[in-house]
Amino acid sequence: MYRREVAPRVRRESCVTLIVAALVFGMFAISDYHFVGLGPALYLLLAMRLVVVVSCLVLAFVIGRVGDYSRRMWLHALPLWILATAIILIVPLRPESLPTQVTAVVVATMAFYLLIPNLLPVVATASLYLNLGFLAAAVMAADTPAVVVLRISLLLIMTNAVGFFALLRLETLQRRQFALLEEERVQNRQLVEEIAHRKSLEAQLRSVAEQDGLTGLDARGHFMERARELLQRAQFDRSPFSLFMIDVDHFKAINDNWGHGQGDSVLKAIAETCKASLRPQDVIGRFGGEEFIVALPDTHPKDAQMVAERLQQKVSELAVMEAIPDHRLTVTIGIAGVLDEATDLDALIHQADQALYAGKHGGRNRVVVSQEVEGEA
Ligand SMILES: Nc1nc2c(ncn2[C@@H]2O[C@H](COP(=O)(O)OP(=O)(O)OP(=O)(O)O)[C@@H](O)[C@H]2O)c(=O)[nH]1
Repeated sequence: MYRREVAPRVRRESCVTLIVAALVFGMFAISDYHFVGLGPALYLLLAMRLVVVVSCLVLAFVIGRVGDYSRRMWLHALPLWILATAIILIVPLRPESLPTQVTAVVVATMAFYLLIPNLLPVVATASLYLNLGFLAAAVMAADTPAVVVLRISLLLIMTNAVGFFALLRLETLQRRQFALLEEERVQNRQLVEEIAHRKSLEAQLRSVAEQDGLTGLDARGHFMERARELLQRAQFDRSPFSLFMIDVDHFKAINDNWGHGQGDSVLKAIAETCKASLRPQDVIGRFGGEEFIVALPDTHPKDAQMVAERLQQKVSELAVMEAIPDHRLTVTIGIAGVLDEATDLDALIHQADQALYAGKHGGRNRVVVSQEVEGEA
């Protein structure tokens, strides 16, 4: 994962490093001129530098495009080996400049370690090749005394040790940092999932608390909250407000004769009828077993009576009747309306309940308007 994450950065950095290295290597042509003057040796050196610069620039371009270092490590190793070979070749071509060459090898070795990121094995092998090759060239082509070779070797060993451990430490730190970041990412992902899970649980709980499981209508508590708000707004606006209670007649008989499953279907069908025949702004709730309650804002009790009668008619025509033949499905509805600003929801429900009770006693299958509302009229 770490390799995948840093791959684009490695590609970019390797590309830039190579371009800079190629240009710096090319610039040393000035020093060639200073050491060897005009002549075949200079032309040879210039030709070699040109080949190296062009190859490095081409490789920088290729690495920048397709230099995925976890799959094409050799592509990153190749320019280092070309540069190393060129530096080694300068010794036989310019043997008198050995002290300058030593400095160049030390700088190149450090540059390999510090500027080529995340490729410790590649860099270490290329450095080893550069250093051993340089020492061999110093012995064979520059006639260097043994004690000087020993001193150069010690210097190069030290350079390699410093470069190697610096890069090792850098890589370890980067990997640790990446591991911590990854851990944090995983925790954040888990946290996001946990929050989403809790939110969905909360929504489920809210829906369970607010909705009646069988009919999908507002549960009693939620209905009371919404109806209370509507009533307060109506009283504030001095607009009419009605409420009716609907009770299924002889519902026990349906349960007893056709089973509770059938009873449930009847309740669901009545709830659907209510939803379909009332306005969106009306609030419908399931008040108890086979009892429904409806709050009708902006509705005078006389209009509520018409709405209730229409609803009563629709219930009697319900298709569910086919499943319960010989049973006449009817409802009794008690209506209450706002009388004054002091009327509260509980008082309204009590009035509607009394009207409903009167309807039941009067023979059921009827719509009864509360006496208080009738008296007021
Ligand atoms: N299937 C079903 N039955 C329910 C549910 N809640 C309440 N009941 C039943 O509804 C019946 C109501 O019976 P009663 O209160 O005697 O009323 P009724 O038979 O409708 O008679 P009246 O209201 O006087 O016309 C009871 O048998 C309850 O068990 C429910 O969710 N599903």
